Amino acid sequence: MGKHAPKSRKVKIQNRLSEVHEIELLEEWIESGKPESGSNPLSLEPLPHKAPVGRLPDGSFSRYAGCDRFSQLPVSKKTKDGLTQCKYKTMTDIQRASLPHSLCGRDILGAAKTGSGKTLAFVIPVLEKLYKARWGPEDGVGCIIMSPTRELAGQLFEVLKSVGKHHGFSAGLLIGGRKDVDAEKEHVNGLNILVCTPGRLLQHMDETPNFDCSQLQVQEQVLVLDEADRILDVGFKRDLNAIISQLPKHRQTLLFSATQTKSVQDLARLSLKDPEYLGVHEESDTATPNRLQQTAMLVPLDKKFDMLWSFIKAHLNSRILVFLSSCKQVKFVFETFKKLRPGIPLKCLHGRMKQDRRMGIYSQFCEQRSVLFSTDVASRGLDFNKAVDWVVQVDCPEDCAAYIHRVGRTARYLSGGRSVLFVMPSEMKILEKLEEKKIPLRVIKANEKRIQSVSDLLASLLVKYPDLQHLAQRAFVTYLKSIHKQRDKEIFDVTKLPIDEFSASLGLPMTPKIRFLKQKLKGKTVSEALSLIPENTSNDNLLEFPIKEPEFPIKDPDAGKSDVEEVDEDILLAKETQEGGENINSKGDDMYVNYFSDLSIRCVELFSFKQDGISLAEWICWLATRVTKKKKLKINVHRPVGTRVVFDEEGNTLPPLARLAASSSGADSVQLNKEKVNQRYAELRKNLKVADKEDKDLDRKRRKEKRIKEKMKNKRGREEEEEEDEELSGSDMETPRGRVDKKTKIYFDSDDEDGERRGDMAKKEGIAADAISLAEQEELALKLLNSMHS
Ligand SMILES: Nc1ncnc2c1ncn2[C@@H]1O[C@H](COP(=O)(O)OP(=O)(O)OP(=O)(O)O)[C@@H](O)[C@H]1O
Repeated sequence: MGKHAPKSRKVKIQNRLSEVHEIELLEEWIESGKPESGSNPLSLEPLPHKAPVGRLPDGSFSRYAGCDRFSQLPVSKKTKDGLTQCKYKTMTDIQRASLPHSLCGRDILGAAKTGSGKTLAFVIPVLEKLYKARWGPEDGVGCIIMSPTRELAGQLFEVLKSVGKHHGFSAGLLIGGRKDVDAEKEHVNGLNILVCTPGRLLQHMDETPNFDCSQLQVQEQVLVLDEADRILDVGFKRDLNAIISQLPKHRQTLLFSATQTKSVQDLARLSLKDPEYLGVHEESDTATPNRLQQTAMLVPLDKKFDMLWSFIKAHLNSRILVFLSSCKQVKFVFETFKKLRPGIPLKCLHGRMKQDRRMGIYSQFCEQRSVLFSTDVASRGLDFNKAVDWVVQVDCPEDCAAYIHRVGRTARYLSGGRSVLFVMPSEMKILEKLEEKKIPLRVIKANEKRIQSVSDLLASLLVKYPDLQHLAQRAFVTYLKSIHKQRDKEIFDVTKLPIDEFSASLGLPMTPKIRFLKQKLKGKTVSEALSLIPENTSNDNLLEFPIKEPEFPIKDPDAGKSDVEEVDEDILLAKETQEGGENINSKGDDMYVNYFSDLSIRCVELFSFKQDGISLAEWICWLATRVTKKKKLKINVHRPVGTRVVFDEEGNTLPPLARLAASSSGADSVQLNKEKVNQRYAELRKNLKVADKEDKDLDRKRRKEKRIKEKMKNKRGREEEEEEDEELSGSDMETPRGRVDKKTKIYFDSDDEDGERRGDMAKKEGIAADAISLAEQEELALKLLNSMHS
């Protein structure tokens, strides 16, 4: 870590001897004053500042458990020099409580409020452990420090570099999003301390030749998880399990977070040995820093941007960190507000930005007053130079832990800070939950007179910049999706949101379609589905779903009957309806057709209501197919265009040649001129062929266009959904690896493709019925021509 000038051999030997001597002394000192297992050194009186430190004249050692200065700890001169140069003198509570235990080599579960100095509480024991083990470059990896986000890993790395600058260890920052992974692979084996995100570490474990962390076992070195509860969370489960399986069980493990896990299962996964649980602020009245003033304001969804805009305009001399729920929300607010020029620099930070830019924005925000719009990527661990004045939570955090971490970006160490949470009427439950967690919130009312509306300005921006309109649509959908995906349904209920008003507040002229909500409606009963629709929502606001050919088998009462039978059935139904008969089907048709057009036309493929023993979906599908069948019946495939249908005495249709036959068999019939007939039919055949070719070409073109359109639509839908999922899931944190690749798809664009495959494709695209009926028609037309000819 530190850079040293070349030294003579003699100096080197002298240094080594004094190091060996210092290490022996430190080990004796540590051993002599070990705090009792399970005790909290915070309860001990601090040593007087002027009391002698280290080996005392009587051969004993000074007490280090309970001391409150770094200089009183049994740590190396190199570490002490680093701390002094960084101006760290007095320990914070978590440092006082944990360092005496961790320096003895014990496993630690440390929990303390945000901004209370947890980083030094693990950086110091890491440096000391390697120093006492006389770890050198040839020894490989001696310590792994893991963080859930790249920015936080970068920040930890900086602290490690500055405090450890007098040590000779090599340390490396291994985080995703950096292009130089190959260069990293060449050097990673020579590193002693790895500061990393789980994904990148696992990548090296999988891909880098000879990358081996098994040395950790030889001398029981250190594994650190910062923001441990987040790393142990489901999002990182797979990566972490894979990493742990490659690490030896014998090691020192240090876990720190402001919201610590106590789950026995989690701790078992990490094989902790009798860990010291040090929750230093557990007895405190509040779970958040005392110097933090926290407020909450009731803001309806459609007024959020007005409120945010007004807030920014009222605090132009502050450094404001604004949390929104998705990357698209962040982008939208950033891009539009930037164009509206509020009078303060604006910045944005989210997981889909390039890593270099992310780092750049982070440091710029540390330097100057500005507004930073961010997703939860900035919610944990980041220490913005202790100078964030306001944390504004525009979108509700997913739980109390997320709230604590977000507001913890201000009021760090000894500084003060303020926060405001926008709460929607449907989210009021969060206030109760926060109160239960000892979070003191004052609910305040905004001064209506000072609220400036921004929706009209947004609407005109959207007209001027079409790209922004698309962004607004995406922001709209991803926001609703984020609410829909939240686990705590007591707080988050997408159906209670004023969707149209929200869309208008983004400046959108029309409410976009929300595909993902289909899932929510699936399998609901009529009343359940209706209860999902907000009371103040008009029919036009209901979610629109296109009517498709049903994909599941339909219980059609007519199944298996031929076309002729269908005609009969159809006529029967029509007759009975006309006569006002008591036919259940016809009544049912009326009832459901009304229902269909009134309310649920959009849901034909979604609902599976059980009504009168048959599901409504089945009914609706059955109706839909009947309509299609009726349409098909209008085309009598046996009859050439322009001929009349002739019925016999019993009302049955006669084949086209029957009339000729009948007339020719009559006694006083006129003998037909065979040549003329042949000529006539040749002409007809020719015309038919031309018409047939034109039809085929037209049909082929139409099918091709339909296929392309469908493909584009599907592709766009998939991309958008993937994008939304990425934005919402762990992508803001380090992207968990092992995600399934997009499936390779085979498209058959050419009309010359093999028929079977084309048939398959056509079926998938819902045009099977058309394709088959056309083939049938062609075949029948040819048969007819042939029979006429003969
Ligand atoms: N003993 C100390 N003396 C002075 N400043 C300190 C001390 N310990 C930590 N700090 C400063 O306090 C700030 C917060 O420290 P740190 O980032 O370690 O907090 P944290 O508890 O890890 O916060 P979070 O829970 O948000 O990750 C940093 O700016 C750090 O430099």
